[in-house]
Amino acid sequence: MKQAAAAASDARTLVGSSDSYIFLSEIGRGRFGTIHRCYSPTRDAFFACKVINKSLLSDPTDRQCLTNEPTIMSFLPPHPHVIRVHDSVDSPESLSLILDLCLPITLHDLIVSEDRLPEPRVRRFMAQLLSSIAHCHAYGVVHRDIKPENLLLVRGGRRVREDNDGDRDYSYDASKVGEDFSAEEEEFEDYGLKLGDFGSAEWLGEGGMAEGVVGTPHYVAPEVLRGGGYGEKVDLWSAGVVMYVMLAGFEPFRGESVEKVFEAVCRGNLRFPTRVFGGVSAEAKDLLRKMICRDASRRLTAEQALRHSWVANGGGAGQRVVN
Ligand SMILES: Nc1ncnc2c1ncn2[C@@H]1O[C@H](COP(=O)(O)OP(=O)(O)OP(=O)(O)O)[C@@H](O)[C@H]1O
Repeated sequence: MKQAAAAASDARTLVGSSDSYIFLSEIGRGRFGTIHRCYSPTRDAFFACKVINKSLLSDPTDRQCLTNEPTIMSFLPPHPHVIRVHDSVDSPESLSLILDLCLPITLHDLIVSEDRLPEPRVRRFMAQLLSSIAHCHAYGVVHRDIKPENLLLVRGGRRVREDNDGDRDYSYDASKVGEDFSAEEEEFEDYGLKLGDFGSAEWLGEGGMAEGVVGTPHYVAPEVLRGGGYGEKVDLWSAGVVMYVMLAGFEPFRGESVEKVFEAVCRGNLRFPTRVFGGVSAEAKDLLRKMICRDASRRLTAEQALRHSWVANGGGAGQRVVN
């Protein structure tokens, strides 16, 4: 690791509040800035540095997103499936955030490349997503923009060898997602995911309500579109839509224009075409109905969804994997 960083020693260095970081290659671009891979010599570790160019933030909503993201992310205690802000540097021109380094692909890229995902894999991703949402809600934070583009992928969790009797017997440790592997461990065969982009998030506290039409058309909950106050359950609706998209390869509520999509969302008429859902279990469809439920008071909470039999009997963190 150190040689790679030394080779780039003439590269730009960012001095943060707790460390300094050497900029390496660019790994992505958003509307307001760039993401670089960077290296901390003191910690001998790689991070992602998101540099937001303040001159590109023309309207008040964009400026609000800029302040929201670091404030809310720094407030949340670390969680294995939530992108963590390790450091930040604010200047009149830009805001730089030092984040967990993920792979430069999102769940959206994975769904596009694989068309749709097999049910056991969807179950594993949903266990991770629901546990990240439960964590945010436990601290009074509603994300408001859960969608595959905001779910970054990391190398799989690791499988820790549990016995030495020659059997391949492992336990899946979700807390180790994205870390390096030691000789006693083997890489889990799938990706892990991390929830990012807290630009639309809001701190509600206990039982508080949010307002305003925030989110992404295909994923937004009907109560957001109806106007008035809404609570943290909007994230469960969006997570249900993410689950549907992983299984089907398309969104449950569609239309030729944004207005038509909104109308379909408000009708909330959930269908399971046999062509794609014929092979999907009744339990998975039951969970989808309980998450993509128009009546927010009857919709499951993140904790209840984690305890649903489809998630709890096989896909959750701490799951035992036996080959
Ligand atoms: N922590 C990270 N680790 C690795 N790659 C990342 C990380 N954050 C972002 N990226 C990559 O950079 C791309 C751009 O991310 P960024 O958050 O700036 O923009 P965006 O959310 O895609 O767009 P916008 O900010 O315009 O809504 C992502 O699609 C991803 O490929």
